[in-house]
Formats: sequence, C-alpha cells, structure tokens
Amino acid sequence: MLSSKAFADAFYGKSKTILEKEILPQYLPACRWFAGKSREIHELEIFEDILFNGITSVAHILMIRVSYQDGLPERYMLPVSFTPAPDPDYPFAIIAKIKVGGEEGIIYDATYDDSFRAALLSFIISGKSLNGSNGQLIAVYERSSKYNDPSCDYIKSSQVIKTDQSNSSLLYEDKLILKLFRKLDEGINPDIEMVRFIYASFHDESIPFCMGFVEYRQTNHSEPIFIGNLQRYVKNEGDAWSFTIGNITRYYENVLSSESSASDIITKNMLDVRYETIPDILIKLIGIRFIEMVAQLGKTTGELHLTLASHPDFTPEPFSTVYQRSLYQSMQNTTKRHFELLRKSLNLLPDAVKEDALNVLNYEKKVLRLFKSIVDMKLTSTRIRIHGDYHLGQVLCRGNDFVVIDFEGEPLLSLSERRLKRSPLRDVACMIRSFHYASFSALSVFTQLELKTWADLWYFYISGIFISSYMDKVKSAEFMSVERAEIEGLLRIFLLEKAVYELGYELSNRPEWVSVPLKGIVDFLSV
Ligand SMILES: Nc1ncnc2c1ncn2[C@@H]1O[C@H](COP(=O)(O)OP(=O)(O)O)[C@@H](O)[C@H]1O
Ligand SMILES: O=P(O)(O)O[C@H]1O[C@H](CO)[C@@H](O[C@H]2O[C@H](CO)[C@@H](O)[C@H](O)[C@H]2O)[C@H](O)[C@H]1O
Repeated sequence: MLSSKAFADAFYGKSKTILEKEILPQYLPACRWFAGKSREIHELEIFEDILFNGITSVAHILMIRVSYQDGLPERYMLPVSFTPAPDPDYPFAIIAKIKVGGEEGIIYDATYDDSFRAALLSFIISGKSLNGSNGQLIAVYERSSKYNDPSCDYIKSSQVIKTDQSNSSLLYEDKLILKLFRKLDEGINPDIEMVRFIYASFHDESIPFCMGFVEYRQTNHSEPIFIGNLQRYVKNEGDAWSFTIGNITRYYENVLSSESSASDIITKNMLDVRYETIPDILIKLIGIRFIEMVAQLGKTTGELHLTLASHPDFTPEPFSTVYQRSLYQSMQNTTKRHFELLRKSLNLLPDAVKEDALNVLNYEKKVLRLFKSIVDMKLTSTRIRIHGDYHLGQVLCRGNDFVVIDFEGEPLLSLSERRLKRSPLRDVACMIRSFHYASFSALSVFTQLELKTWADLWYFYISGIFISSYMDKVKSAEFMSVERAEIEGLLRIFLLEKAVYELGYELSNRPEWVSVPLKGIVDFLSV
C-alpha cells in the first residue's frame, strides 16, 4: 500500500499546480455531476485537502473552487484515491497517471474505491470529525439506529449506484444509501432538512429516513457545507421513470399492432380529465394498471404537500405583490440566461434540432409575456415548502405505491433559493413535464411518424389523471385555490418555467436531451 506521506505529496507544490492547471480543468467537465460544462473555466484551486485513511488505501477529500470567465465561481467535492492498476470497469473514474513515492499508478475518483466507501461509512457511524487545512469535516449520526456497529459486514460491501444523476450515491448492501453532494454550497441542504422532517411527521419506517450526515465547517465561516446524506435504503421495484418508459413503449407497440385511428379522439382541457372521460380505446392501449398507478402518484403527491403544509416550521405563507414581482424577476433572469445559452449553442446542435431551437428563440418575448402575467394575478392560494425538483426519477415504486426521494431541489439554484416556499402547483407542473419527457424519450426508438399524435394523447390523458387525483386529495387544503382560473393560470406558468429551466439544464449537462424541452416549449406556445 502506498504510504500516506507519498500520496500527500501529489497535492502539494508543483504536483498540486499541475492538477489545478492541467488535469482537473479537463477531468471535471467530463463528469456528469459537474454543472459548469457550458462555461469557460478561468481558474481552478484546490482550497481544501482532507486526508482520509481507508482500510487498504489512502484517500484525500479535495474541495475545489472553479472560477469562470463569467458569473459566480462554484465549489465541488472530489475524493481521490491511488491505485497501481485501474479497474477496467470504471474508465471514467480515472483522473490522471502519476508517479508517487517511486510507484507508478493512477489517481482516481475514490467513490470507486471499496476501501474509501467503507471508511466513509465507518466515519459517519463513529460520529467523529477530521481536520483539514482550512476547516473540519464533521460526522453526525442517529445514535438510536440499529446500524451502529462500524465492523458490520454491510459496511464493506458497497457499490456506486449507476444512475444518470447530479450527485453520487453509494449503496451499502440494501440497507443504507449515502448520497455525496458534489456541488458545494453554504447553508442547510433541503435534502437533509426535508427528509428529517417528513420522517418525523409520518413516523413511517418506509420513508427515506435520514440517519446521519457529514458537514464541512470552514474556519471562520458560520454556515456549514453539507457533504453527504446517509439514508435508510427503501426497498423498491425501480423508479417511476423506468416504470413509465416500460408502459409507454408497450403502448406504442400496442398502437402499431392495433391499427387504431386517433382521429376521433378529442382533447380539450387537461383539468377536465377523469377516468370516465378517457376513451375506451386509450384505456385498452395504455392498460388499467398504469392508469391506476398514475392516480396513486397524484394521491401520494397530494399527501406529501399536505404533510409539508402541516408543520409549524414550514408554515404556509400567502402570495404577495412583492413575492409575485420577485418570482417574475427570477423567471425573467433564467429565461434570458438560458435563451442566451441556446443562442451560443445553436451551431453545435444537430440539424434535426435546430429548427425547434430557432422557433424557441423567436418565442422569447412570448415566454416573458406569459411570465409577466404572474405579477397581476390575484392569488388566493398559499405558498408552502415543496419537493422542488419533482420528476418521475424522484419516485420509487413499491408494488402498489410510491416513495418520494431526493428533496434537494433544482441543482441549478442556490440552496437558499431552493428552500423558498412556493406554490405546490409547481411540483405538479414538474411531474407533468416529466410525463412529456417520457412520451418523447420512448418515441425516439420508433420511426413511425403517426405515433406523434398517440404520444400527445398519452401525455394529455396521463397528465390529466395525475392532476385530477392530486386535486381530489388537496381540494379542501388551505394552500389550494378554489378558483379554476387561478389553478389553470399557475399551471401554465410553471409548466413553461420548468421547460425553460430544463433547456438550460440539458444544454449544460446533457446536450443530447435538449430536443425534449425545445419540443415542449414549441408545443406549448404554438397552440
Ligand atoms: N432512500 C433511498 N432508498 C433507495 N434508493 C434510493 C434512496 N435514495 C436514493 N436512491 C437511489 O439513488 C438514486 C439517486 O438518488 P437521488 O437522491 O435522486 O440523487 P440525485 O440527486 O443525484 O439525482 C435514485 O434514483 C434511487 O435509485
Ligand atoms: O439530478 P436530479 O434528479 O436532481 O435532477 C436534474 O436532472 C434530471 C435528469 O436526470 C432533470 O430531469 C429532466 O429529465 C428527466 C428524465 O431524465 C425528466 O423526467 C424530467 O422531467 C426532466 O426535468 C431535472 O430537471 C434536473 O433538475
């Protein structure tokens, strides 16, 4: 095993400068969790380096400040380990070849190091702290937990969850899950705050209970930076995204083999959809079980909002002219930023996407006009704490019901923005956007053009069932308006707001997905 002293040399002096100037500026933009992909890096600095002794290896938890040509800097966490021979299964984890203490090998992302993962969990369970050069890493652990033994076998048996995500999640058998936050921000992380609160209210063993967390306290800074969230693992049958993609793929196949005609099927207003109004042919093609599950998801969402609105710490607040103005201001800023990003990325987009991109750019004024309408709306509903980044990937299926996870909020927003109270209809709109994503994503493997009409029908009726079941649950809640015009108006604004958010998110993180929000904006504004 490489000595700690030898490995530590890699983060000092000339080697540190090479990491900062040459290696990390190339490595970070290739990571799924790095949010600054579409920005030009100006400077990169390792501002913290915490030595972390594993059982069979030595790791360093690096904290990195990235400054860009424009805009505010960001901070990231990158734990790193050394190995003489890289694991061929994780080529993306390799950061650089190095020679330290006379030994040749590679530095790699330590989340792929079994020994680091085990040491990290033991550290949390121990509730100890570790000193770095500019601060302290502190572990906080739920003492009453039954997983108190740092020598338990499950600690040694862990893996990195393979999902397309903004953070890194480490799974310890099917008992515990540790989410490591990559992008760092000072202040309370809503993922920890909300999950602790929901568990405390529900007392439901199956809710993702927060068992501990790791925070970093910088010397002379009052606010902590949350690094990791340890939760109890919820046994599940996969997320609602995979479940939905499976359903809609079968639906498209059923459509093609049934030779049904879509021309007689009318769609008017999503808010009027009820089970009885879904045409028989669609019930047959979609399947009753899926429709029932979507209704269950609407109910679960309503229950979540009722819980969040009921806690004294999360007291609902009325809308006000000042808040409505600030909402418009922030939607206007996001629109300008994301449309500018689209303009800059135009030449890099494939031809098939360019037409929608140009259409969207032409709609900028229309988008801003719709957002501006929030300023003068007379709103009778209230604002509550919401999930904030609600989509099908944030819901785990458990047989006949669902568990909601990942209360972290939208990764493009600051932590304080994510903790603001908002209209619960924003979560509803985000889930509807997710149904739109699913209908498009599943369509991409088919070549038959007639399926587009069927995709729209699926999206319309499934979203309608979700809304009606949600409304049934919350209709008498104080936070929900009884005015249909208000519900409709807010939903329209939030649907467009989420699509504009997605435009920026996809251009910065997954450019190959940008066609979906572009199509969403075009379809939404062209009617
Ligand atoms: N409490 C939990 N129980 C079971 N699986 C979980 C739990 N929390 C997260 N997961 C799994 O980890 C994945 C990523 O978690 P998530 O919190 O959504 O991370 P991210 O913020 O990076 O998207 C989820 O899609 C799910 O498969
Ligand atoms: O990583 P998070 O889950 O916190 O959320 C971010 O990434 C999501 C994608 O992984 C992104 O969601 C968008 O794509 C989904 C399909 O992959 C789709 O279901 C969502 O409706 C769509 O918004 C999410 O917006 C982003 O914050």
